[in-house]
Amino acid sequence: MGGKVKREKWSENFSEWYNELIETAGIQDKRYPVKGMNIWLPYGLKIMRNIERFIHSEMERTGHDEVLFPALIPETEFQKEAEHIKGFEGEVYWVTHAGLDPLDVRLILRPTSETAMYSMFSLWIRSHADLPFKVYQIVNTYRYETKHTRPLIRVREISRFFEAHTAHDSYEDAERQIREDLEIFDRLAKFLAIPYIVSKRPDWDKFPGAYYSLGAEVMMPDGRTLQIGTMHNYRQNFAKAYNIQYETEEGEHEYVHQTTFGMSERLLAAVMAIHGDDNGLVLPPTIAPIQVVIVPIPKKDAEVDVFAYAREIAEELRDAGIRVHVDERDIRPGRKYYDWELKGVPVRIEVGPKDVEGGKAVIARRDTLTKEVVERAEIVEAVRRTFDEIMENLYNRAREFLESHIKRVDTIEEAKGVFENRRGIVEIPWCGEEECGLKMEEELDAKMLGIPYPEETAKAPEGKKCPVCGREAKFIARFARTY
Ligand SMILES: Nc1ncnc2c1ncn2[C@@H]1O[C@H](COS(=O)(=O)NC(=O)[C@@H](N)CS)[C@@H](O)[C@H]1O
Ligand SMILES: [Zn+2]
Repeated sequence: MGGKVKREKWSENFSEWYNELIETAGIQDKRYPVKGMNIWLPYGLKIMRNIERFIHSEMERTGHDEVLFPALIPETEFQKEAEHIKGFEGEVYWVTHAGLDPLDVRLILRPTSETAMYSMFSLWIRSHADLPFKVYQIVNTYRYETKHTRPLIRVREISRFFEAHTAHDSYEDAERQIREDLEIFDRLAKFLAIPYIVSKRPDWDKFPGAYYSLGAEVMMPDGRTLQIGTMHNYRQNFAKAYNIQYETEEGEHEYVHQTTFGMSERLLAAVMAIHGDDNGLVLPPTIAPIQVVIVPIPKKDAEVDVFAYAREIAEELRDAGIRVHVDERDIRPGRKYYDWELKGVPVRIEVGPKDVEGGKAVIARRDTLTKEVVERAEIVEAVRRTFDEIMENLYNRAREFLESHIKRVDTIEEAKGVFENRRGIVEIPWCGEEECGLKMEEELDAKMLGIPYPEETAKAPEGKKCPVCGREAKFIARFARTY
């Protein structure tokens, strides 16, 4: 990387730090000749695959079947749900020709797959015995984002778009699914050592076609929030538009209730941003392509063979299921440290002649940059313990940052003060009326994330007043500058 960006200075340099790291850590190459579409490089893709592997295992665990739909959707299908169209008409890419011939029915590249899937749901779902119906896919989707694009965060080809689509026999069972999605998301967040908050979006900002939307937000180093997951309850909106009915046990016909759950490569952006430091990536051991890198430190005219010693340790770690690499390049150890710290390898083991003689090894942690000497004989347990310590430290450090960036206020002035000096999330009383919510967005030049979820936690304390209209505040509303 260029000049080292000190962690504490991230708020001014975060964007520059992030854009440089995408390239220097080997995550993506941004030089592809289509704006907002980047190339996954081997190291970045390995990390993303490790994240996806966890998502696939969660889908397995919760009875979702993986499907794979075409990327092209006929305009006739896209047109069926009015609100959904309205929400996406400015964002879809059109395919209008094939070869030299104009298409009689224009096609869109999927921005998300409701309008691709739901005519098939209508054919597949016939009886209550088919419910709950739960499918998902991880595919590329396309959105003509007009705001500032940014690698992994706001792209026009969302190349690792996770979308789960479910159908249920009742609103209550759809609500159960939303709770299951939140549990899945919580296990994934723990796997990534990332704390988050869930807010119920205001009606003016819910997903097009949804009855309500939940957003999971993380706090980025510059005090802006990033939405890394969404869950939507569609009730019967799409079922009526796509005629998705099932025969009840009493022989009646009912429209299904539906939900969706979406995430993307933003998950990797959050890991990079939240855990990274001025030396580069800091990867949680759960998703690091290389969990341990061993650096042999040979000394001139030393009898012992540090390379053989290093390889033995590597073998033992590999046999214990740990992803390990021995760096035998003929360059200075310091250069090796720099390279692997930049790539966020969580644990480095250094072995010199003295360690061979004494049956020791030095374990260096990437998150705290501290070292400890351990017995060669206990290397597997020592590495596993270090992984646990790193996961706990990364999570606690990030939770402390998130919590210190959530401020409860009573007035617009106080809220403005928060955004002026270090941003973050503001929680402010709200009467629940749209015009007051929109007024506060305008006054604060910030987005309303919504109200805390579940709703029991969203109630305003007794006697609080809406700072816009002065009426009794029903809720606490959250505002933030967002990505
Ligand atoms: N332009 C984008 N670049 C990267 N990730 C994005 C982009 N747009 C949305 N996402 C991610 O994709 C997730 C799902 O997108 S969404 O619009 O909120 N929801 C849907 O599309 C629903 N059909 C659920 S799959 C979001 O939570 C966000 O994390
Ligand atoms: Zn009000």
